[in-house]
Amino acid sequence: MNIDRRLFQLLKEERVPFIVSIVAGSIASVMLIAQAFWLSVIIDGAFMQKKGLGELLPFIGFFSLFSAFRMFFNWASHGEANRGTVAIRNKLFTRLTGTVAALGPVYARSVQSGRLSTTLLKGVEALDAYFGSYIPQIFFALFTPLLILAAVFPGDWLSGLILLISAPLIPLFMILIGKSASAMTEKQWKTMSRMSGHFLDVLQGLPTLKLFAQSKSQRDTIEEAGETFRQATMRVLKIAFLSSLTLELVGTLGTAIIAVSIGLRLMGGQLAFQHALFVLVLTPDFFLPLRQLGTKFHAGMEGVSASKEIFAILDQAPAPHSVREKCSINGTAAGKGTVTFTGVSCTYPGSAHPALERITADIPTGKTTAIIGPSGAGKSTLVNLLLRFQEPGEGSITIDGLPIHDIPLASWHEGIAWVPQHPTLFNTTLKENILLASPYASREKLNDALKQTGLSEFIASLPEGLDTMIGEQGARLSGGEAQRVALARAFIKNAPLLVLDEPTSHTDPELEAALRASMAALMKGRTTIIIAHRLETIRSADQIIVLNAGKLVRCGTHVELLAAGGFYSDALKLQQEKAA
Ligand SMILES: Nc1ncnc2c1ncn2[C@@H]1O[C@H](COP(=O)(O)OP(=O)(O)OP(=O)(O)O)[C@@H](O)[C@H]1O
Repeated sequence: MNIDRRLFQLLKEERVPFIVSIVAGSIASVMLIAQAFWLSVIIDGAFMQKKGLGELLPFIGFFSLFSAFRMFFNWASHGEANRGTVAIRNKLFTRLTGTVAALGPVYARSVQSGRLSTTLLKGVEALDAYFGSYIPQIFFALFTPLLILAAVFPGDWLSGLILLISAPLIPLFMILIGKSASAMTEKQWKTMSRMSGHFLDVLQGLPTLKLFAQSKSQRDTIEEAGETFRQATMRVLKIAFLSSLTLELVGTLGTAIIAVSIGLRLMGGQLAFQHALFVLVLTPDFFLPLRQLGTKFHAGMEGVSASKEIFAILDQAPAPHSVREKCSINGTAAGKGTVTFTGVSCTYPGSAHPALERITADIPTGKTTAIIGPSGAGKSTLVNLLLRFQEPGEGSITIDGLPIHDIPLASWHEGIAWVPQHPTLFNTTLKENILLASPYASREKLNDALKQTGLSEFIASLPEGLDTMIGEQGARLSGGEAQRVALARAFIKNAPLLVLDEPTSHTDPELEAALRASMAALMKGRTTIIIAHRLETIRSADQIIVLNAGKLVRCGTHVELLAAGGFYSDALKLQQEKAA
């Protein structure tokens, strides 16, 4: 009955609150029978046996007591189910974000961010109804009717028989209707996550789309996606309403048949009034949990559909590396030894060609290595491998002979400061953005970083200084200011290995010179790997790695490469001509 194996595994991990919820709900069902019994006794006493209030008072007391107990156990049952659901939700969210983090930025960039965030947030939330309502209801839909049957049968076997015959009709209809509902809910979920992914893409690319006069066509595409989603939702709702109608019908018909049969037997004197009333009061409650199962089934279905995307992400989690204890204690860290690439190849998932092929090179300690090559040569891929955002398909990367993958990822990253071309900035204050890597850095360290990157004057000109909110992706900063923030982060981190992607986008010579001066100060005394674009940077590097179409073409100093001729000297000549 639609219990996904892996969802059930999650349930098992958090079983205690759910067991408590089911036990409390079952006690509430027993209280329901006691409540019905005392209600029938009170009404029978008052109207058939004409008892006075004094005589009825103890029965009213029992009735009130069981009503209060029932309310309490129902409340406890819901509370515990919610507690279990929140625990599962937190666990799943942590696992998902952990997996996405382990898969790294290369994975995050390869999927639609809107779709990913829908799965991370809405998908996990959609499981609430599955765990909090649907799963406990499966148990109540079995237990409560059986309990009522056991209470009804001894005094009125005919009503018991009618209930017994009509009850299986509800699950039967549910299974029949549920089969098509499950396919439709899945389609509805997929349409929604595709739509949110597309919507976010359009929002992020709005300036580009406007510039290319494509905003109208994108609006049409969104409208189309919205219409598909509306239709899918309407189909799911239609099925849900049809299912509710059928279940109501079976419940109402069952209750009506029992009422008629009881009425006839009451008139014939074959049934005591009190027992007849007891059965009549209980009959709607016999069908209620079954009908509720039908309703909750549809709410839970969305969670099951969402879980498929959730598990698809979790399944991609990279296998944990066997981390040798000695590595973390022998002090090996990024930048504190020579990094050696040996026969490293790397192919992106879904790509037919390797982005890097059999790369063998050394990155010496304390020196600057420039990586150059045309667009698509594999420069970023090489850096991604070093940053361990990606795994090499073949070959090995070692530091002083030790595979870097044997070093705990967090320790490896601790030794690296990374300044990408387009730094990620968060919608918080300038100060928090700069102190990202070292939130408790001293005031002197911060001031020094601001001075080294030329941010001091800029910050002094802001009314709120370091507490200025910079907007999403640093929307309130210029490209140059954003790069200075990224450099300031690296100054504060003070890591032994520096990885830089030289900015290409600045034509302002003054700004360029200032940024280069900051970079030079940052590179001093550190092992530096720089994806270099400017002649000056390339020329001053201790070693230059030339990549082309994923292959290492040459490796050496500027003078050596010039003397060797070929790609490097051709490219250099071209740049010099351009500059002239
Ligand atoms: N996530 C990805 N999925 C599939 N292929 C990719 C991915 N990222 C890069 N590639 C491919 O790998 C190859 C190397 O890309 P890479 O980004 O490393 O080049 P690059 O030298 O840094 O280029 P650029 O200077 O333009 O940034 C290219 O052919 C590119 O199309």
